[in-house]
Amino acid sequence: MPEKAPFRRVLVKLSGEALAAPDGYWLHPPTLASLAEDIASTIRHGFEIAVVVGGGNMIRGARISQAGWIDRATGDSLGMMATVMNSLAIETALNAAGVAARTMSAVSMPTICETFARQPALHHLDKGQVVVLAGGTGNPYFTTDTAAVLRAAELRCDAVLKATQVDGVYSADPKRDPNARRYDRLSHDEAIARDLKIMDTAAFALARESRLSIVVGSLHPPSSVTAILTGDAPSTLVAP
Ligand SMILES: Nc1ncnc2c1ncn2[C@@H]1O[C@H](COP(=O)(O)OP(=O)(O)OP(=O)(O)O)[C@@H](O)[C@H]1O
Ligand SMILES: O=c1ccn([C@@H]2O[C@H](COP(=O)(O)O)[C@@H](O)[C@H]2O)c(=O)[nH]1
Repeated sequence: MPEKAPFRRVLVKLSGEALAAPDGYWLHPPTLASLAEDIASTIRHGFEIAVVVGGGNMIRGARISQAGWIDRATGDSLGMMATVMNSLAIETALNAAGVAARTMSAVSMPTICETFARQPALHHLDKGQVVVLAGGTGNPYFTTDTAAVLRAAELRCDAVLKATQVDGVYSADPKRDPNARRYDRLSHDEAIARDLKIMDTAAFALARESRLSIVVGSLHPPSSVTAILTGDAPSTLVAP
C-alpha cells in the first residue's frame, strides 16, 4: 500500500503528446522508455495502474474534419485508431521495462489486441498487470478524457491521474494567461462552472456523477507520475 497517497488503483491518462519527442509528433522510443520506467516505479510503490492514452500526437477527429475533406465521425474513427497505435507502443515499452501489460481496445481488433470487457480487465488488474485501454469509448464525438473517467469508474479505480503538460488546474490556461493561478483542490462543480478547460465537461460531469477524484499534474521532470502519486510533486485534486 502506498505510504502517502490515499489512492491504490489509479487510471493514468496520458496525452498523446507525452509519447512524442519534445518538439515532434508520432512516437519517440526514448520518451516511451522513460514513461514506462515511471509507470514501473509506481508499481514498485504499490499502485495498481490502468492507462488511457490520447491520440493528439497523431490525429484529432475534430481538427482534421475542419478541413472539409473528411466527416467528423470518420475523422474520429482515425483518432480512435491512433489511440490503439499509441496503446500498443506503451504496452511494448512497459513489457520491455519488465512490467506485464496488455492492451484492451474498445474498438474490436481481435487479431491485434484483446477487445475491452470489464470482467477480464478487472481480473488483469487484480493480478497486478497494467491494462492499457485503447480506442477511447469506441464512439465518435467523445474524447479519451471521457474514456478515462468511464473506464476508471467501471474498473473501480480510486482516481484518474491526468498526467499532462501543466502541474495542475489553473484559473485559466496557463500557457495563454501568465496571471493564471493554480488550485490545490476544487470540486467537480467548480471545475464545470468555471469552464476550466483542462478536461472536457463530459469527463468532469461523469466524474462528478461517479464521485471519482481527478488528479492533474505534470509529466515534465522533476515531476512524474510516481512523484505526483506519492505527493512529491505538485498537483490539483478535483474531488467531491
Ligand atoms: N484551466 C486550465 N488549467 C490548466 N491547463 C489548462 C487549462 N485550460 C486549458 N489548459 C491546457 O490544457 C492542456 C492539457 O491538455 P492535454 O493536451 O494534456 O490533454 P489533451 O488535449 O486531452 O491531450 P490528448 O488529446 O493528446 O489526450 C494543458 O497543456 C493546458 O495548456
Ligand atoms: O471515445 C473517443 C475517444 C477518442 N476519439 C477520437 O480520438 C481522438 C484522439 O483522442 P484525444 O482525446 O483527442 O487525444 C479524438 O480527437 C477523437 O477524434 C473518439 O472519437 N472517441
